[in-house]
Amino acid sequence: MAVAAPGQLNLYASPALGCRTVDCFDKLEQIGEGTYGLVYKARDVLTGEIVALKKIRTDKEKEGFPITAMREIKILKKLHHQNVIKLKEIVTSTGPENDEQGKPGPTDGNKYKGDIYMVFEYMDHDLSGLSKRGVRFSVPQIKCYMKQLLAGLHYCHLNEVLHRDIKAANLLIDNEGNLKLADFGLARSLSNDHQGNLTNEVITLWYRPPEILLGATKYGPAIDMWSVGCIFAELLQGKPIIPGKDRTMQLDMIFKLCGSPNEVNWPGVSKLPWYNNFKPKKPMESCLRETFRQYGRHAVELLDKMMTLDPSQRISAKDALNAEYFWTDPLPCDPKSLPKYETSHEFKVRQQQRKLEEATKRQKLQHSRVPPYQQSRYPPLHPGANQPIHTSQPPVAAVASHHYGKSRGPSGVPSRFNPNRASQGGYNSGSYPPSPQGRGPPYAPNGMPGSRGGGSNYSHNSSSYRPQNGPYSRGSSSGRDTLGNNSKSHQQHYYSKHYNGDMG
Ligand SMILES: Nc1ncnc2c1ncn2[C@@H]1O[C@H](COP(=O)(O)OP(=O)(O)OP(=O)(O)O)[C@@H](O)[C@H]1O
Repeated sequence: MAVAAPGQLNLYASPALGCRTVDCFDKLEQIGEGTYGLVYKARDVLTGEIVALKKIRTDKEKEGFPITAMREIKILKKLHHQNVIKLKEIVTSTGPENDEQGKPGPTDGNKYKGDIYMVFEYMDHDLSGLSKRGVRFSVPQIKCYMKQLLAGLHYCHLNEVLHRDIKAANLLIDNEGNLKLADFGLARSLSNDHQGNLTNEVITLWYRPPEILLGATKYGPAIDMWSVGCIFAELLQGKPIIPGKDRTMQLDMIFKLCGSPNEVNWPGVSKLPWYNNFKPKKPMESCLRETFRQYGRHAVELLDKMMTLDPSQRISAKDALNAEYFWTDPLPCDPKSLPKYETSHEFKVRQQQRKLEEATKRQKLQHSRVPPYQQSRYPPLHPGANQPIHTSQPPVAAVASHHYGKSRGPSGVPSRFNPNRASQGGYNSGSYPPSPQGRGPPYAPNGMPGSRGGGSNYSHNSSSYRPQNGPYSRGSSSGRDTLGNNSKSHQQHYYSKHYNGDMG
């Protein structure tokens, strides 16, 4: 039976969309637990190909197929890029499946509702899983991953798609060193919605930009770039940098790091719905440059541009790709030179951590009366953990030998990122498309806000970003904030993904 050609859904060829059943796959193990349900590693019984199966939960849906799943499928159908996860096909379950406990699956009266699965290319890790294993990356490796993340995101933005949930767990990595953007469940295509409000309930808390935290419902690609800044800083520091517990704490931490917003550094901020509730009592200066000084001038400059409070002044993905950081030594390494790690999905790492904690508790209980010198002989909890496998390279190499992505001209000057180059995206326009929302006047009432990026920012973003004077239509959502990746408050995320009101 034919399978989808690379980059294509098998919508028209046999098997057609939804034609094959999940029986065509052997489920090997669970690798993820998301809002929709579960993600499995599986093998195509016909081809032997390893894939990821993401089960779309329909049992909790009152109105049938979840709108967010529909949106994810629709968006992924139009995105074809080496740094965006490939949706290969959709399959259904043939009969009532047993649930995870082996009990018969959900039914709706006499009407059986089957499950629907999205079939993705399989990736060995997610970035969160790798970091939780304690993997640290060298500068060339960080540059390599960041370039891929920015290339994938630039492609999305060029196609008027906002991801709206960039976080470490949604960045998938394979053992060839490729990084792909995944989980488009919160993504939004702007082409059909030129002027409308967008939901404010987006982006996992730790990666959420200040404009969203302050209640903005008109926003653009800059929201994703804030999250990219958080990822960049996380890669440098080896841990999430703004791990707030709720909206108040998140904003507080942002202001302490990036300075407090005011009408001078962010024209219009005071008109955002929740500005008065959350504005700091006393002005704060940014200490971002100081905090990250050790990573070098170019890294700090780029990070500062990504983590600019005013979204209209925040750097775009395209301009970030042209930043000095990527074009000065040490250069990004070749993805293929990246070490291969033992499979690390956030879910699996958490599962292993839970097991270890339980074992430790059991051990403590069993040996609570053993003299202390005996207890100290217990082996370490993580023997050999966090080490890459099948590689002679250490996880943190000093300087990579490859000069990936650098095509030198006759003068030896590296060619900068060129969005027209097929290898960097396959799209055919170098200029950033105007956002459907961005055709009006700029946000700042007194004209264009000052640009730190030298005119390199999203013009359409600044245009589309308008102050919100409306009521707190959704109320303060601090109680629904997710606690980042670690403790998933699925309630809130589920709400976000399944919110089906006027704003999307
Ligand atoms: N194609 C894939 N290959 C390998 N692992 C994957 C793949 N897709 C998803 N996963 C794993 O499953 C996890 C959850 O997947 P995903 O984020 O797409 O689901 P979700 O229901 O939207 O989750 P969430 O509610 O956390 O946003 C990922 O963090 C990743 O570890």
